[in-house]
Parts: sequence; C-alpha cells; structure tokens
Amino acid sequence: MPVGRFITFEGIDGAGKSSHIEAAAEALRAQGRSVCCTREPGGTALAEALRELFLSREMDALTEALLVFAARRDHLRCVIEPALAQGQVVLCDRFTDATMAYQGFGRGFDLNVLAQLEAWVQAGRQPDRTLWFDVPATVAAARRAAARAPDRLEREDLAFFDRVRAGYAARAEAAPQRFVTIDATASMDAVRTRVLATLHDLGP
Ligand SMILES: Nc1ncnc2c1ncn2[C@@H]1O[C@H](COP(=O)(O)OP(=O)(O)OP(=O)(O)O)[C@@H](O)[C@H]1O
Ligand SMILES: Cc1cn([C@H]2C[C@H](O)[C@@H](COP(=O)(O)O)O2)c(=O)[nH]c1=O
Repeated sequence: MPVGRFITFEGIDGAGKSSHIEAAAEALRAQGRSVCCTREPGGTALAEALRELFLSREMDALTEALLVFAARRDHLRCVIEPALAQGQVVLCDRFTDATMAYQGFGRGFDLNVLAQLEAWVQAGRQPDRTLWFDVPATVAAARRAAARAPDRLEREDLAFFDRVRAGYAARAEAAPQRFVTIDATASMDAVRTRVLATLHDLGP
C-alpha cells in the first residue's frame, strides 16, 4: 500500500490556493494516487458547523484559537488520520500554519499557547509538505473584492494581512524542508504549473 501523504495549502485570503487544489488532486489521481481533498476549519459535520460560527460571529483571539483547534481535532480524528492510514494523499486547504499566522501573528495571540494546543490536538501529526501561496496583501485584497463579499476575517484591514503574511514567512523560514513558496502573483497558468511541479516527488 502507498504511504499516506499530508499536503497543506496556505496563504492569506485571496492568494489563490483554493483555485489550484482540485487541479492538484486530478494530477495526483492521474498518477494512480487516491486523494482526499478537505479544508480547515471544516472537513467534518462538526467542524463545518464550527467554521460557520468562526466566520460569522464576533469573538476574541483565544476563542478563535479554541474553535479552530476543536474543529481540527475532529477533522484529524475522523478524516485526516483515517485517510493517511489508508495510504491516501490528503490535500488540505489550511491547517495549523494558518492558526499561527492568523491568531498568532495577525491577532498577536501568544504563540507558546498555540504551540501547546497544537501538541495536545495533533499528537505529533504535521504536514509532509506545505505549499505557501505568497502575495502582497494589496493583491489579495483586489482579488477578493472582485470575487466575493467578505466574511468576518476578510473584513480585516491591510495591516492585519501584512502581519499574517509575515507570519507565514516566519513559518516558512523555520521549516524550509516542509515549505514550498509559490509566487502567487504570477498568472493562474504559471501558478498551476508550479503547484503540479511540487507534487511530482511525493515518493511511494
Ligand atoms: N494567479 C491568479 N491571478 C489572478 N487571479 C487569481 C489568481 N489565483 C486566483 N485568482 C482569483 O482570485 C480569487 C481568489 O482565489 P481563491 O479563492 O483561490 O483564493 P484563496 O487563497 O483560496 O482565498 P481564501 O483562502 O480566502 O478562500 C478568485 O476569484 C480567483 O479566480
Ligand atoms: C484554519 C484557520 C483559518 N483561519 C481563517 C483564514 C480564513 O480567513 C478563514 C477560512 O476561510 P477560507 O476561505 O477557507 O480560507 O479562516 C484562521 O484564522 N485560523 C485558522 O486556524
């Protein structure tokens, strides 16, 4: 049986990551892989219900962190771990790097507390590879404005998204063996080519 692989897609809102997950899944399926596409917060009925609250209700940074980790626990237990145990490739739209970037760097919440929650919830599980779609906050804001009405997080100002982006940069610098940085200011086709190239060497 193939070894399961856990691949996460990260970036500030509007960076373009969601646009490329399905193409990545198709390319992997064409290689004979079984693929599970999922997202955070979300991926289970409970976690999707928490997502709805998270994106719509006002709350402080600790409540945000507790909600995303509660959703993550259910998601790991019910979807991610079983899929990896079956040898599937799990493509996940956001994971704990988002918590560190948004709640940690964006909100200024204590990174050590987040790391403790991470240890409790994940029991050592980490992504095998993380594709970080990097764009300036101004570019992402223009893409979002052209695409949809903003949710609670997307109503934050450019300074917030600058801090979140800096958070992703810090995470990428701290774990260069796991992170692949994608220049997401490039055209859709160029980004897609780069994404597919990063998924060619996933191993057996
Ligand atoms: N490389 C690109 N060039 C121009 N427009 C793009 C590019 N990538 C994505 N877009 C457009 O930007 C918008 C946001 O893309 P997408 O929803 O994939 O971003 P996202 O990073 O998943 O955002 P979120 O995390 O908030 O859901 C969409 O309208 C999409 O068509
Ligand atoms: C996992 C996670 C997510 N967020 C934020 C990031 C986005 O603003 C939304 C999710 O919406 P998307 O359209 O699916 O990107 O939630 C967060 O703040 N912390 C997290 O851990």
